[in-house]
Amino acid sequence: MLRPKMILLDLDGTLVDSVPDLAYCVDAMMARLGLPVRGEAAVRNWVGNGIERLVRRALVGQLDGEPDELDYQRAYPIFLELYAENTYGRSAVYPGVREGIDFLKAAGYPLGCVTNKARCFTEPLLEHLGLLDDFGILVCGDTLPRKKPDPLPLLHAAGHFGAAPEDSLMVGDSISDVKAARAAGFGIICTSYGYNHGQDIRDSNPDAVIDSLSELQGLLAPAA
Ligand SMILES: O=C(O)COP(=O)(O)O
Ligand SMILES: [Mg+2]
Repeated sequence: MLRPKMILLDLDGTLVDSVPDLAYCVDAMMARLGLPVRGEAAVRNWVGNGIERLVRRALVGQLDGEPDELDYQRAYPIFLELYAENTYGRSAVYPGVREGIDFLKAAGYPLGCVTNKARCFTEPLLEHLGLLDDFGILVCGDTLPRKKPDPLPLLHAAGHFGAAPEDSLMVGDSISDVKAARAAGFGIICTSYGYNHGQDIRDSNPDAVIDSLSELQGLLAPAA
């Protein structure tokens, strides 16, 4: 049984299936620019490194590579405008999330949410889904100078709770969460159902892989 002092949860692909809104906005942006739409399956593989990267990936039509800078400068404000109006209407909390969070809170764990999504979208999304009040700290993609896979957001949250890295656990869905957790000296548990750029998250060797946050009950002892 793991016995951390505090736990951080990723947002997209861990708590919330946000791709339907993100894909809607990507395709509406592409249509407005007179460019080909990309579809939800493609967008699913492009989420996890913040909205700037998502827009760049949409423009080039693949995970890697850089679009023409002028195209990006035209596209990015359009995406921001669209996502501000379509932040949560099509998104849903994954099954087992409420149960998992309720278990963690009842077990006495301080909780934080660490996401690469910008704060202006993170807060309304969590609020709408009834999750905002569950977290003692929210570290978003634009809170600090560097985002995941850099360890800084995780270490910042650990400092907030006064927890040592070796007493800290990250729960996420992507290789960025695994890399950030390993670099920070945290434990890392991953969801099998999230977004990991089309790769099996097991290939990144997290400490455990779960199919639902409700499974945390079998892995974690009450907080120390
Ligand atoms: O890519 C994003 O915008 C957010 O992704 P994350 O919540 O999984 O960090
Ligand atoms: Mg994620």
